[in-house]
Amino acid sequence: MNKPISFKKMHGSGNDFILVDNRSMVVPLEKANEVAKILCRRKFGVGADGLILICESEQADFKWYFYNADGSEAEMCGNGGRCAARFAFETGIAGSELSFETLAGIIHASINGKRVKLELPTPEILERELTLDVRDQVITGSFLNTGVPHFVQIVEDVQAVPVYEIGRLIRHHKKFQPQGTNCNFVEIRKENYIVVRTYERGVEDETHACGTGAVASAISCALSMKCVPPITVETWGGEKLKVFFELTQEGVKDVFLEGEAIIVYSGELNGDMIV
Ligand SMILES: N[C@H](CCC[C@H](N)C(=O)O)C(=O)O
Repeated sequence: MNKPISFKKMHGSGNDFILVDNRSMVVPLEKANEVAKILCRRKFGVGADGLILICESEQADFKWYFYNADGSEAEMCGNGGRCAARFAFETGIAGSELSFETLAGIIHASINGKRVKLELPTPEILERELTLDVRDQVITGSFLNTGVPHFVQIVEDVQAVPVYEIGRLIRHHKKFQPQGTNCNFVEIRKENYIVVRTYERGVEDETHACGTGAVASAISCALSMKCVPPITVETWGGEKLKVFFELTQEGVKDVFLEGEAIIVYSGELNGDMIV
């Protein structure tokens, strides 16, 4: 019998994750993709949108490895990053002002109780007016990278969007291959308040929230001159995120995502589940 593995189940606005202090490599990195699929599977595993492994770092307080529920590794995750920061603080791995290594670069975060303010890498605005043929309709939106790729469409009524059906088609659209994209549908309520629904690559479904998607959506609304930062993002799970950034002639800078990162429970996993 393999020894049990301690983990914490956390969420950021309903985007939920399994976090493991992996500094002793209790989950071998070469097995992590498979372990993520097993642990994130609803009903059969713990169930989550992603797995986060916290490891030693030479350059920052810790290094993280982030895996989507389908086992794919992603460069960045805004909600997961907020959870990882709070996890590291609560387990004594880092102080309330911390940094961690990701495939998207070194990320800084500030902890204030349950709230975490996370600095995101400088976004890339890849296409501001992109038109896609999706089944029997023409969809226009913007395409950005906020650590991971995001397509953003501004709509009149976000409640009415068949997010799974349309999001899946856009995620797999030939325009975005081979890496694919996350897909966000945004309704602008006020110049500093939007509602966002996201179909997430690697979860292959709508999630209750997507941090990098909230940032991409907020920036897209500001680029369309319909919003001004800071922007409150109402997520599908009902919680609110705050997005801070500055639009300049050269692009976007000083990007932060703030919200609660909740520890739901600490658990112990049967080590035999990851053989
Ligand atoms: N599924 C995303 C990564 C997680 C993004 C999301 N959970 C967030 O909070 O930013 C991708 O593969 O691009």
